[in-house]
Amino acid sequence: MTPSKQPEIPADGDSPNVARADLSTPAVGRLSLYYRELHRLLDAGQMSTNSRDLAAMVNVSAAVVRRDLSSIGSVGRRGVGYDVASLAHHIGVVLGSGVNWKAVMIGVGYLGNALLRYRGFERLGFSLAAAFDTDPSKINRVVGNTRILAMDQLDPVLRELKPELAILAVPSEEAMDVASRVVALGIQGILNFAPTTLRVSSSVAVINVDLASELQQLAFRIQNG
Ligand SMILES: NC(=O)c1ccc[n+]([C@@H]2O[C@H](COP(=O)([O-])OP(=O)(O)OC[C@H]3O[C@@H](n4cnc5c(N)ncnc54)[C@H](O)[C@@H]3O)[C@@H](O)[C@H]2O)c1
Repeated sequence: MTPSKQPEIPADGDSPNVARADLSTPAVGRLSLYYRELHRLLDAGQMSTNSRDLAAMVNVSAAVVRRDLSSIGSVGRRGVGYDVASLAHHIGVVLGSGVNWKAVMIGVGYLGNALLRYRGFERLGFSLAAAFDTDPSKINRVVGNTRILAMDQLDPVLRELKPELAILAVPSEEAMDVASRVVALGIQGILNFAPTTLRVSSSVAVINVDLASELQQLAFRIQNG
């Protein structure tokens, strides 16, 4: 372990000393990566780390790590660094992973199937409470641990389960209708895989995932050195 140049004083307590709305989207993304790497360290039995090693794990500078962590009130101790468990816990609280989030999946084709089988969501506090599809041949099948229900069950099931999040993996031409329906049923956040722009109330958080666009950006970077 290498001491960092700045004093690193461990944060105490579970209440992140941060105005969460002030965190930029890239900073939230980096916190999520630190969180993932800290859990990897915990699994490997490592108890402490420092900003330089964390920086190398997520490919940013140590100064960025220190700035990100101090912005949530976590400061490491010179020569000691950060306690891995308490830092992971602290970031988890900031990112909302201490809360159990209920999500529903809409559309269980190739992508929905793969996501329902992924076990990594639960660890971060996300449970896939139900899945929905319009294809009658899929109804009542269980994928991962989640049963696929018909879309005409959407209203009663969402009213009962009260999930906060919806993951949309439907064809793009269906996505807007589906989004409007889930928002009307109280969904507060949408992870949208359909390659289309969703127009929903600004009070609903929408994150678009577009791997094709990421590939395009990757190609651009390679092409432009
Ligand atoms: N973001 C990404 O990186 C990425 C990658 C792959 C696919 N996609 C997109 O994700 C979506 C799903 O892709 P896929 O390959 O799984 O497609 P797919 O055709 O295999 O699956 C779509 C599923 O949605 C269901 N469906 C259709 N209309 C519906 C509706 N109104 N309500 C509920 N279910 C409905 C279908 O029955 C089907 O099971 C597409 O929009 C695709 O373009 C995005």
